[in-house]
Amino acid sequence: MLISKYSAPDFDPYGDRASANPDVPWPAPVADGPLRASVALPGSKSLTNRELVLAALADGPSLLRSPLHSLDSENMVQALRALGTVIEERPGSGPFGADLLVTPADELFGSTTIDCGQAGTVMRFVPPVAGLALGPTTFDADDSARGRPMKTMITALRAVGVDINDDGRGSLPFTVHGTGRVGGGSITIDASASSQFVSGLLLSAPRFDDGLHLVHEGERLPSLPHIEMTIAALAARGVTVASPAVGEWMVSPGSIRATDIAIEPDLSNAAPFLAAALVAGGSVTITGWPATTTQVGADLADLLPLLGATVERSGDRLTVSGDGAAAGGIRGVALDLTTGGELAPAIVALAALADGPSEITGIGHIRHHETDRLAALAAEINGLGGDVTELEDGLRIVPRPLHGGVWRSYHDHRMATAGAIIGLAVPGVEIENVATTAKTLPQFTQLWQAMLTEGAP
Ligand SMILES: O=C(O)C1=C[C@@H](OP(=O)(O)O)[C@@H](O)[C@H](O)C1
Ligand SMILES: C=C(OP(=O)(O)O)C(=O)O
Repeated sequence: MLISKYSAPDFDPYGDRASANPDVPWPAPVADGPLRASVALPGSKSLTNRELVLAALADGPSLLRSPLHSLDSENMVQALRALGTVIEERPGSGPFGADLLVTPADELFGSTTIDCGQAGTVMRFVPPVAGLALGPTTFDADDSARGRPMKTMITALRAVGVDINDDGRGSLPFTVHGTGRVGGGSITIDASASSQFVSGLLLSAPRFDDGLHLVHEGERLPSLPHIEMTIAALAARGVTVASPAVGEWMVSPGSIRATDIAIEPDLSNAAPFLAAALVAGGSVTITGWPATTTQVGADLADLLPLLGATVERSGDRLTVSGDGAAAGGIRGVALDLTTGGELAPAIVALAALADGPSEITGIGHIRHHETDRLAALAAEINGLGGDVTELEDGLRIVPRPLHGGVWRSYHDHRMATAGAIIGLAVPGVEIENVATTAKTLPQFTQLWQAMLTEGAP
C-alpha cells in the first residue's frame, strides 16, 4: 500500500481495522442526534497533483506545504520520481503528514513504467511530461481504471509531435516514446469526456517548444473550474497563459517558476461531512476554508442551501446547519452540475433522503469517473428500496423509505462516502470496501466517526 509516513506516530490511514479489509463491509454509523462537529481535512487532491507536476517541470526546487497524502498523490509522486524528479519529505506544516520538497530532474528520463492506480490526474497529467522525457514510458492503471477514456490524450500528444504506441482502443496501457522535447503548436481536441485532458496538456505546455494553442470542440466541456484551477496554478508560477474564449487556451513557451506553496484543504472531500449536517441535523464546520479558491468544492456554500441548509462563514470556518432528514429538512432540487460533477455523489445521496423529487443533470461525463457513477448511484440507492432513474446526462431521484443492506462502492471513493451519508439516516447500511476512500482521504472512517462523537451528549 502506497501510503507514506504521517506525522502522528500512531496514525492509521484506514481509521479502523474493519475498514482496512475490503472483504469486511463497514457498518455505516447512524447519527443518533443532531451533530455539532468541527472537521479539519487534508489537502486537495487536485491542487496537490497539479503542484507536483508543475514543481517537477519548474526552474528550481519547490516546497509543497500540507499536501495531500493519499493513493492518488502517492501515485503522482511515484510517477514523477520514476521520470527522475527528486521528491523528499520535510517536517509537516499541518496535521496530515509531511511537506514535500520537489527538485526537478536536470533531464527527465523515461525507460520506466508508471502505475496510475485509479488517478485520473496521473493518467491525464503525466503522459505529456513523459513526452518531455528521454526514453519510453509505459502507463498502466488498476484493472478498475484501465477503461477510463484516454483517446483524447493519445491523439492530442500525437498532434503535438509525441510518438505513442497503443492498442487502438483509446485506453491504458500505452507507451509514450519521449525524445526529451515536444513541439507543441495549435491543436483541437474533444474534451467532452474529461476536463483533465485540457489540464494535462496545459500543465506541460510551457515546456513545449512552441507552447500550446488548444481548442476544444465537442458536445460539452465538463468541470470548467478544474481547468480554471490549472490556469491559475500556471499563472501563479509566472507562465503566460490565457483563455481568449470558452474552450480555447493559449500557453506561451517559457520557464515555470519554482515556488513555496501551501495546499488548501480538499473542499470536494468536505461534501460528505457538510452533507451530514443536513441528514442528521445540527451543524458541521470545516476549518481552514480558504477565503478565495479555485476549488469547485467552494460551490457547496451555494449548492447546499438549495437543499435546505443554512451556511455561515466566520473567518476560515464554514459551517453548514440543517434540520435533519427525519424532520423533512432536505429539499428536492433541480440542479445542473456540469461544472462540479465531482460533487454529484454527495448531492445525489442527499436527494435520496429529501422531501421531494430531484433531478441532477449535466453529469453524463461522470459515467467515466472511477466507475459509471450514474449507474452505480442508481443501483445502490435502488438496492436499498429507492427510486432512482438514469437519464442520459444525470439522475432523477424520487425519495422512498430506504432500508439497510450492502452498499457496493465499485472501487470508487465517492461511492463509499455517498453510502455513508445515506447510512447516517438508514440503519443497517454496510459499505463494501470502504478502504477505497484512501484514493483521496485515507482518514475517512476516522474523521467520520469523530464527527459523529464530537459534541454528542
Ligand atoms: O483536474 C482535476 O483535478 C479533476 C477534474 C475533474 O475531472 P473530470 O473533468 O473528468 O470530471 C474532477 O471530476 C476530478 O475529480 C478532478
Ligand atoms: C473523478 C474523480 O477522480 P479522478 O481525479 O481520478 O478523475 C473524483 O475524485 O471524483
